[in-house]
Amino acid sequence: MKPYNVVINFESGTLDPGKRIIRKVSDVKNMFYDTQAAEELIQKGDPMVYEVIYADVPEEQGHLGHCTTIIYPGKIGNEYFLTKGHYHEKLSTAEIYFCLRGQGRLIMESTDGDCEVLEMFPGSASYIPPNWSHRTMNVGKELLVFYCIFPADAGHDYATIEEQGYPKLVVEIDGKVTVIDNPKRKNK
Ligand SMILES: O=P(O)(O)OC[C@H]1O[C@](O)(CO)[C@@H](O)[C@@H]1O
Repeated sequence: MKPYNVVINFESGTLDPGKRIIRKVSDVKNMFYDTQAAEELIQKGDPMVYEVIYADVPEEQGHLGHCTTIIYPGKIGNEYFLTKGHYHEKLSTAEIYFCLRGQGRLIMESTDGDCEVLEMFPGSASYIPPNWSHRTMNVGKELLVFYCIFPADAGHDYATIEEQGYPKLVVEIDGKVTVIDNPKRKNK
């Protein structure tokens, strides 16, 4: 493999050349507290929630995977648009999120049950240690764009998050970004 460049547009979040995956409300509806409101939005056209654009890197040990993620502004009920959330299949692998545009929150939970929420803003570089799952929300009125770097063989464990959810939700109350306990959270 020869060295190569990809080009990232900080405003749009495009990464070129790259492979794009899109997530609509129907792809993440069960991640939201108010699944009925999610269903109604699906009936109204199933809008895009976020996109991920991956650079072409072999998913092999020693390589670094990298991508941009673009989360659209929006809410379902009073909960901000979010990503599915996952642990790395290879739990002993870390990740860095570098925010290029917008306002976000990064919720993480460790395999020990600790939960942290970090703010994301242009220039914030969030370090996600090994054994911490991660989900991101757009809490602003514009695109949230961030660049991610991770071991290319880390893998994605979505099932654990689909099963147990997160202990906290990030919602809008009286126009303010607010972190609340998740009433639906199953005790671990
Ligand atoms: O994979 P999810 O939970 O849908 O979240 C998307 C983001 O997370 C990543 O998997 C990296 O952690 C990227 O692919 C993307 O930034």
